[in-house]
Amino acid sequence: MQLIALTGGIASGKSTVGRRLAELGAVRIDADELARDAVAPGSAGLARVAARFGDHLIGGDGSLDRAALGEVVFRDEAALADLNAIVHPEVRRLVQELVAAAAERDPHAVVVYEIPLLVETGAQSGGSGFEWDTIVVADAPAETRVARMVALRGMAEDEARRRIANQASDAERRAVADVLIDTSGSEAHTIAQVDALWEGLAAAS
Ligand SMILES: CC(C)(COP(=O)(O)OP(=O)(O)OC[C@H]1O[C@@H](n2cnc3c(N)ncnc32)[C@H](O)[C@@H]1O)[C@@H](O)C(=O)NCCC(=O)NCCS
Ligand SMILES: Nc1ncnc2c1ncn2[C@@H]1O[C@H](COP(=O)(O)OP(=O)(O)OP(=O)(O)O)[C@@H](O)[C@H]1O
Repeated sequence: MQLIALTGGIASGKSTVGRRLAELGAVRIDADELARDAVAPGSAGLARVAARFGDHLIGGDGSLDRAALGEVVFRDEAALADLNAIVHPEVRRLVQELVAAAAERDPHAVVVYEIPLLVETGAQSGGSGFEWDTIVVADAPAETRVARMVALRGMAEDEARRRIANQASDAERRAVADVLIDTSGSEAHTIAQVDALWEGLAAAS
């Protein structure tokens, strides 16, 4: 098995890179998706979020109002730390299960773990219990990412900037990169770099 970490700042294009790698044959695991599973309706995680942040964040259908919680935590460091302490252990447990299952299904699998907070959680250097064969960083300037969040996701500009402020810097991510994908241009330019990366990975296995 080859274990690839894929990281990048918010709206850098990680998912675009991850989805292309999956099309080419990788097993893709998405930390954002696992973080949503950790607070699914009826879960112990969601009960802990409600106990810490209030029942008003749970809708009539039992699901979490993610936008409202985001508004709270990205402007309050202590609140974000509390949320991370609820969600991250469950994400770690789930990813360990999924990686083990992928390795069992196919010992030659290329597993890509898409993890926005690789640097922030110290996971770049084995803090997660994983040894990465390759760390891939999707890299686009913060201003480009703010513009994408506003234009493509309808996010308010100040909310977009708060999210970026709660993440590692571009320089910190670049410092851990084995492979840098420039995601500031066209999507076709991003995809072409991913295809070249995949050829290199296939040659290495
Ligand atoms: C605050 C929440 C509810 C907002 O939900 P929302 O649907 O608006 O955003 P989503 O989860 O899709 O995340 C989008 C992006 O925000 C950034 N982000 C999310 N959580 C964090 C965080 N704790 N710290 C810094 N950036 C974060 C990442 O770039 C992520 O890709 C949600 O992000 C959350 O539960 N975060 C805590 C868990 C976490 O750390 N998730 C990230 C991967 S483990
Ligand atoms: N060159 C490019 N590479 C990747 N995505 C691009 C590019 N140009 C524009 N985009 C757009 O930017 C957005 C990036 O979103 P994507 O979900 O891939 O990023 P992400 O890093 O996974 O975001 P998040 O951190 O919020 O999960 C998409 O809407 C994508 O279509």
